[in-house]
Amino acid sequence: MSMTIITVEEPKQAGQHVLEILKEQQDEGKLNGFGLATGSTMIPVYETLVNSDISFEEVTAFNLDEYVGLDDSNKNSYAFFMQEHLFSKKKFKRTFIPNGVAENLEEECATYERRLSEFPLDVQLLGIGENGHIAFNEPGTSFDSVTHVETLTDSTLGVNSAFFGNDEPIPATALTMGISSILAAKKIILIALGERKRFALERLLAGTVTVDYPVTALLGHADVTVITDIKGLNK
Ligand SMILES: N[C@@H]1[C@@H](O)[C@H](O)[C@@H](COP(=O)(O)O)O[C@@H]1O
Repeated sequence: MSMTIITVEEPKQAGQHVLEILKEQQDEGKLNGFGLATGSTMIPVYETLVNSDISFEEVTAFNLDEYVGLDDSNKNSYAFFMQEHLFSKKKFKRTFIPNGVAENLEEECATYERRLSEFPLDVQLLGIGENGHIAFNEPGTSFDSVTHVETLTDSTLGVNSAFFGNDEPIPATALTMGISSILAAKKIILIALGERKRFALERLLAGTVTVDYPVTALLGHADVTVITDIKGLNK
């Protein structure tokens, strides 16, 4: 395991570090497959990428997850989020997001996983849930999991519903890349900003691997960079 921790003074500096890493990867020809995340943490990161000269025209992107039942015209969907914050502003070669309105969700997951193996991820961007989830892999999810349908916990429903507009109820299930699909990425960049992420990040830094905190699966990965603005972390 190799984990690099970058501590930033201001949350907006996180995007600058991501940009530098991506450029380095690209110079070495190692940004063909790029895994993308959603959530409020990623908004300024994508803004930095959009305002830079980096090109994604040769990049195939995969998003981590999507709510079941929301299509790309729904403002609360991750497909809409990606269009709004990145895809409408930077051209990619291909972009994939799990289809939350697929007729057969199991089949959708299997297809997604197959596509991932066709276009292996060089870099995976990751946020973190307050309960230690990564993508939508909730506590208890097997580290061997691949793309699947996940039932969201009350904690996640509570936190994420605050971001839901239009008084729409938050779906109780989501499609998500599994933990093993995430760990297959050659390089992982985890961004944890704000005090509300302290508990989850400290579970990772504590160094004990447990399915109770899915983020601790990263302890088994060879190349993880953590970008955080949280000071005085207990390890
Ligand atoms: N499925 C996403 C996660 O991939 C993301 O890491 C998390 C954090 O979101 P935020 O950046 O808004 O804190 O939100 C959702 O649950």
